[in-house]
Amino acid sequence: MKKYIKNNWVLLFLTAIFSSLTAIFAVSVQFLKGDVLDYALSNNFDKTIRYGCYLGIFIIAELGFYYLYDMSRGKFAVDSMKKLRADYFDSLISKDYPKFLTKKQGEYIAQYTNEMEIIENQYFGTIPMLAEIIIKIVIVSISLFILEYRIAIITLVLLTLPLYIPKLIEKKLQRAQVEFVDQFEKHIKEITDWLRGFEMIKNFSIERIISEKFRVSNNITMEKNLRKRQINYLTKSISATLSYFSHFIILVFAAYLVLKGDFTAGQFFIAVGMIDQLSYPIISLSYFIQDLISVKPVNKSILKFIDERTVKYADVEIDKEDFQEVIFDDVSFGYENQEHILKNINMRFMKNNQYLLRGASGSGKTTSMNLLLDYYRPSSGCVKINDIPVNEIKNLNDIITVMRQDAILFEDTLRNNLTMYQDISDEKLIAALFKVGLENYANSEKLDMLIQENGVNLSGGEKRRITLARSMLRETPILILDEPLANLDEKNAKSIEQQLISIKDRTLIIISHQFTEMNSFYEVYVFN
Ligand SMILES: Nc1ncnc2c1ncn2[C@@H]1O[C@H](COP(=O)(O)OP(=O)(O)OP(=O)(O)O)[C@@H](O)[C@H]1O
Repeated sequence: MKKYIKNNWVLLFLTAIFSSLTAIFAVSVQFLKGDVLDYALSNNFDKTIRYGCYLGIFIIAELGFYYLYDMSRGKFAVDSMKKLRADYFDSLISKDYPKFLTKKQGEYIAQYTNEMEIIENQYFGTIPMLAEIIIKIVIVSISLFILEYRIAIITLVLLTLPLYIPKLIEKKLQRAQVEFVDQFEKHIKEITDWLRGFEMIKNFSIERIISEKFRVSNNITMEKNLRKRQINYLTKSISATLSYFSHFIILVFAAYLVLKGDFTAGQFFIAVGMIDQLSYPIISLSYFIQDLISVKPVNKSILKFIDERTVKYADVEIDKEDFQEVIFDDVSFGYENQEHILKNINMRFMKNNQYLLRGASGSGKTTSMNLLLDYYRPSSGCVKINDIPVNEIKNLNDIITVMRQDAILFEDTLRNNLTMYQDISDEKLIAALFKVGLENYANSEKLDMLIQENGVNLSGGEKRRITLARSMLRETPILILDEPLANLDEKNAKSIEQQLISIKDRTLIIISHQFTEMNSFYEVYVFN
C-alpha cells in the first residue's frame, strides 16, 4: 500500500502541516485560557480582555486549520482509493479467462465493495488521522514539559498504557476480520446467484426456501461481523478504562502540586487542558493501531490479487494470414480430479474449411474447444495451431473468435454490441444484420437503439442472431460457434444454416445438433 501513499504524498504532507498548525493553536489556546484565568483572578481587567480576544482569535485559527486538515485528509483517502480501485479493475480485466473463473462474480463484487470500504476506512482514512494525533502528541508533550516536567513524565507513562492492548490481541483481531471478509464474500456470491435465478425462484414458487437460505447466510455473516465488532469494543473499553484511570492519577498529582504551592490555579487549569488534549489522541492512537492491525490481511489479499499477473510463457505470435491448421493430436482431458471426458481425440481443422462437432450432451464438444482456447491443458496429447502448441501462442484471441451458447450483450447501443468498440462502418454492420435475418434492425437509426441489461428488450432468437453477427464481423481465421441455431424458428434456422455454410473465408467450427446439411461440411466429428 506504500505505493498509494507515495502517489499522494503531497496531500499527506499538507495534512501533516495543517494538523501541526491545528495542534500548535490548540496548545496555545490552553495557555491562553490559563492566562485569562490568572489575570481574572488578579483583577487585571485590561489584560483579561486582551487575552480573552487573543483566545477567540486562536480558537478561530485552530478551527480553520482543522477544517483544512479535514479537507486534505478526505482528498488523500479518496485519491488513494481511486488509484487502488483502478489498479484492482485493471488487474481483474487483464486476468485470463481460466484465472477469472477461479472466483465467482459475487466474490469479485464483495472484494470491490466490502473489502475496498474496509481499506478506505481503516487504512487510507486512518493514516492521516494517525499522522495528526502523533503530531498532536509530540506538540502537547513538549508543551507539557515546558509547563511542568514531572506532570509530563507521569502523563506520558500512564497515558501510553492503552497502546499495548491492540498489539496483545493482534492475532484475534486479524482472524475475526478475515473470517468476516470471507463470509461476506460467500454471502454476496449466494445473493448474486439468487438474483440471476430470480425468474426461476418466482416460477418454482421457492421464495420461502430462498428466504430461509438467505436468513441462514445473513445470520452467519452478521455473527462474524458482531464477533469482529465485539473484539474491537472490548479492546476499546479496556483502553478507555486504562486511560480514565491514568487521567485520574495525573489530576490527583496536579492537585498535589497546587497544594504544595508549585502550581498556580491557572497552571493547574492549563495542565488539565493539556492532559485532555493528550488523552483523546492517545486513546485514538490505540484505536487506529487496532484498525491498522486488523486491516492488514485485507490489504494483503487485495494487493495479492492486484499483483498476481497471469504468467503465460507464450512468445510465438501467429499472423492472421499465416494460419494453416489446428491439430488435436491424441488429446485426453478430464476436469480437476475427475474422470477423463476426452480420450485420445484426434481432429484436424484446416484453413477455410467448415467442420461440425456433434454428439451427446456432455460428451465434451465444448470442452475440446476450451482446450483449443488454452483455458485448460490436456492431460496427454497436444492441441496445436500451425504445429505450435496453443499454450505457446501469445495472440490466440486474435486468431479465434468464439460464440457461446449464452448470448452476452452489454447495456449499450446495438452498434457497440456489434462492433465491440472497434471501428466498423455502418454499411458492414447493416450487411451483417441482413445476413442473420435481422432486417428490422438493419438501418442506421436502429443501430443507435439501446440494448438493456442482458438484452431483456430483445427476444432470445434476436439476441442470438446479434451475437452471431458480432462474431462474423470479427474477421479472425477461426470462428467457433456453439449452437448457433438455438432459439431460432425453422425458417430462420434454415436461412442462417445456409449463410454459415457459405462462409468460405475462414475456418468454421460449429457445435450443433440442429444442422441438417451434413454434406456441406468438410468433416463432421462425432463425440461419444
Ligand atoms: N468447468 C468444468 N468443471 C468441471 N466439469 C465440467 C466443467 N465444464 C464442463 N464439465 C463437465 O464436462 C462434461 C463435458 O461438458 P461439455 O460442456 O464439454 O459437453 P458438451 O458436449 O459441449 O455438451 P452440450 O452439448 O450439452 O453443450 C460434462 O459432463 C460437464 O459436466
